[in-house]
Amino acid sequence: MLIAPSLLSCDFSVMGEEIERMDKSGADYMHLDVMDGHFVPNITFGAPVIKTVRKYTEKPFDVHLMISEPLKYIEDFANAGADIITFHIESDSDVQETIDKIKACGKKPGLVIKPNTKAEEVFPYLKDLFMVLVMTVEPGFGGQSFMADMLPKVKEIREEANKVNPELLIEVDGGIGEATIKQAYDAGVDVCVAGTAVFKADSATEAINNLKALCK
Ligand SMILES: O=C(CO)[C@@H](O)[C@H](O)COP(=O)(O)O
Repeated sequence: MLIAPSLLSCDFSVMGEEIERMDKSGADYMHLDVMDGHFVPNITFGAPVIKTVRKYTEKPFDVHLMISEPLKYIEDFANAGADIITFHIESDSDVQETIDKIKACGKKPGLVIKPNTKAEEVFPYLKDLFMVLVMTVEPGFGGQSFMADMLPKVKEIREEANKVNPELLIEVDGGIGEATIKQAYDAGVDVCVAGTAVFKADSATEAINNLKALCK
């Protein structure tokens, strides 16, 4: 299981140091939540901030765009240093065009589905994707409860991906902690985003190790 700490729960006044801390604590990816106050009811940061903190780690930047028109901003996020760019199927941009744009920028595309979106919606795009992110909370805020009823979607996507793109990674985001990660692992999840569970722990290293140890 790969662990991607969600910077949404970090101390933004020292975001670079927080990224360094996660790097040293054994994080696999840095998960950066971009929110526009329109697609979701919260605002975080954009490409200029990501560019500023890129130098604090060599680990992949997993940039989750919770914005209405992702296609318009793909180049900005690519130039800022994103490695994986995930965007919502529910956004206003054309899905195939956005995937193609991410690839044309030399980055790895991921498609995200909100809790009310069915797994089968991503099937037509699976062969072109690096990752599918299944939200296990309504996007917008950290610290919410894990929606275990999203896990059947992980199984459906895994089964379909095995036919067309067995390398596809499935990520879940929201409410991941010691009480929930094993369920995600058993459902076939490859990457878990964790905000509260890692950033609010006394030791991020211990928190990440404990989460990984539960996945067997
Ligand atoms: O994208 C989101 C929320 O929209 C997540 O990345 C949360 O930030 C995860 O936080 P926890 O549920 O782990 O506290």
